[in-house]
Formats: sequence, structure tokens, C-alpha cells
Amino acid sequence: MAWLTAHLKTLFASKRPKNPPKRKPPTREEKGKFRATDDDDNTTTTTTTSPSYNNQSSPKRSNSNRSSNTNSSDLTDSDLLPILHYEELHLVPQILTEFPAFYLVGHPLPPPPLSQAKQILTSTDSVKQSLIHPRKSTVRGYNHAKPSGREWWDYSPENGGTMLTLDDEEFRHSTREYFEKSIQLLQKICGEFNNNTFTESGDKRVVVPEEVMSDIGFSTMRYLRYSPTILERPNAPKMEPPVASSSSSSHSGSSSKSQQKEDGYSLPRMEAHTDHGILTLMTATEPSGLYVWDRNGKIFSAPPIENTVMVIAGDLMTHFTAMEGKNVINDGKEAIAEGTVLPTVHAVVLPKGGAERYSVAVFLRPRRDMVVSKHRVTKEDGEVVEENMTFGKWAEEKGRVRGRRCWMIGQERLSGGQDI
Ligand SMILES: O=C(O)CCC(=O)C(=O)O
Ligand SMILES: [Fe+2]
Repeated sequence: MAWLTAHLKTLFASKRPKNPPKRKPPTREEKGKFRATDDDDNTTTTTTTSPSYNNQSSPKRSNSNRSSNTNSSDLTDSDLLPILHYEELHLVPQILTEFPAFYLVGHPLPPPPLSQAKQILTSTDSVKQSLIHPRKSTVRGYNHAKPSGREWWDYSPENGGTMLTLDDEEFRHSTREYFEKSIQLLQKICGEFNNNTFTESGDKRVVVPEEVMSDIGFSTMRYLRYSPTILERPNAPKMEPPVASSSSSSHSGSSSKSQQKEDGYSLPRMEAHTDHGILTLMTATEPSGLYVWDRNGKIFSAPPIENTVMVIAGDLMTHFTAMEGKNVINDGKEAIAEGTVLPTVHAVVLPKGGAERYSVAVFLRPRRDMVVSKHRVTKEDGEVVEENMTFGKWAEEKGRVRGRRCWMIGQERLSGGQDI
């Protein structure tokens, strides 16, 4: 992992421009709240990270809530992600510049639909087949990445969530309800960016376009299953020694070719990546195996914590919070200010032991035709023109970056480069 950390450190060590988007700094009291603190004498066994807003109701992080491959006694306060109360959403813009993720407690969401994830992802093969999108979309309906031991189903909000779904009223109802409430919550968080970001002259700055708050755009919800049984392939030896990976793993599907060259010794996983959209809300079953990276390459374990959801930033949030007048696509690192939220690099590696993991991820995304930025293009005759870059094009372009699933700020686009 050390080389990876070092690599990410280099990539994210951006110099600080002089003209960052301004936010009112949190008060001392507020700062104390979003920094996780131990509130129990027995720090080696509880490693509690209770924000000080209300110790009575604050969630405990017990050892059983920790990732099974993390020894909690090795953890210090600075290894823990912050827990925020729903009433403190105004702190999110600040928190997301300091941490790659936060847990939210006291939110108005119903229980996460993890049993629904299990229900649909353990359906029969013929049901799964019937849930595959006619044009094989990897962001609608059923998909699998067998070499990575993972399968997933994406909700289709169009037509009231009645397409590519189970013929089960209860399933449909809870799926739709969780999706809609989660999107409302993420939109509210976006509103906090607009309420708490200021221009040089002290006026409120519209960071997230208003339409993101009023339109679900191309948002979706994903149910995922990670299981060693998905990795199993006919005629494959049960266990092979580890092989240095050529790292051309697929995020979005599998082919028989990729299955053949896949390492025999592997754990169910999702490769390190950033999400396309604005914000992602996540929740999962144990065992965890979810990790997030901060802007300095520091890795945090992000196990599920009861009654909380985790929120991370996607590529577009970086774009929205870039320096005024600068553009991540054209200006790379120069567009990154202190108040810019970087996209959260995250990965899942299931701990050894054979257990399954289910997760739910709700992605807030704008409409695909939303113009994200002006994009400089050099024409054949050498003339440089500005073209509109839509969200759809942005996402497509990212997909073309070979071997990369992270939008590497400040790196040359499409430059190839090392896999991570
Ligand atoms: O399974 C998880 O917790 C993460 C899923 C994820 O990162 C994704 O689908 O983009
Ligand atoms: Fe993701």
C-alpha cells in the first residue's frame, strides 16, 4: 500500500492558489463538533468518535463496527472520519475540504434498503438476465464484474422506478422511497454549499447550479453485492498464488477475456476510483472493506456505523468548488483552492473470510445535457475553440482514460499514466 499512498500523495499535493472560494470559517465550538473525539475512558476498546453536539445520543463506534482488518487499538483520533449531525449540515463544505468523507447521524432517511439489495442480487439467474438493460447500460439495471467478485443493480428512476426492477410492490416502494429521500438530502447539502460560500466581495456565491437542487437529473441508486462466490469460475483452480496484477481491472463490467487473465488469487473488490457525480451517499453491511483517501493520500477505513450514512464527493463537486474563473478541465491544479472539495478516492476490498457484503450507494448527478464547462479544443488547423462540455461528455471522457478510474486533478487528461 505504501507505493500507492506515495503515488496519491504526489497527485493530490496541490499548491495553494491565492484566491480560494471563501467560506465563513466554523467557530471554535463548531470545529470541536466535527472533529471526532473519544468520550469514553476506555479508549482502546471503544475508540468512540462522538461529536460533542450531544453526547447522549451520539453513536458509539464499537470494535464490532470497525473494519475487521483494522486493529482499533492502533487507531488514533486522527484516523477516524468525522460524524456530523443533520442539524449541522452547514458545516459540510468545510468538512469536505478537510476530510474525504463524513458520517451523518440524525438524518430523516428510512432504514437503508440492504435487505432489498440482498433480495435482488440473490435472485435467480433468469431474473437477473431479465434485469439487464437492452443496450447493456452499466448504470441501469443488472450488471456484474465477476473477476472482481462483484455484481450490482442500478435503479432506474424514470417511469416511477418501474423499469428493470423486481415484480414486488414492497421492494419497489422501499427502493423508490430511499432513493427519493436520499436525493433530497444530497440536494439539501448542495444548498449548504451555496449558503456558505462567499465571493471576494462577501456576497454569496452560487457554487452548485440551482437546477441540481430542483431536478434529480441523472441521479441513481445502486445496490451492490460482493461475494467470493461471484469470483468462482468453472475450471478455475480453487486457490492460486498471488500474481502481480497488470491492473487493467474493469469497473464497469466483465468480458471472458478479462476473466481469463484475471489473477486467481483475489478478493471481492471495487478498484480505487472517484464517482462521476456531485455527491454520493453510502451505506453497507459488515464486513466493511471500504477505504477512502484524503487529499494527502492518507487512507481512512470507512466501516458502516449504525444509524448513519456516509457522504463523499464526486468529480463534479470539485468542478463546482474550483476557484472562481478557473476550470478544472482547462486549468488543472491551478483551479484547485483551499476551499475546493476534491473528489473522494475510494475502494472496497472485502476482508478474507468468505463473508458477503451488500451496499447501497445513491449518486447525485445532474442531467446529462447540463453544461458543466467550456472546454478548450484544438481543431485540425490548430485553431483553439471553446466548446460546451456537458456532464454526459465529461463522464464519457473519464471512461476513456485508460486504466484510470480517478479524475486526477492537475494531470494531463488522457495522458495514460500509471494505474492506481
Ligand atoms: O460498495 C461500496 O460501498 C462502494 C460502491 C461504489 O463506490 C460505486 O459503486 O461507485
Ligand atoms: Fe464509487
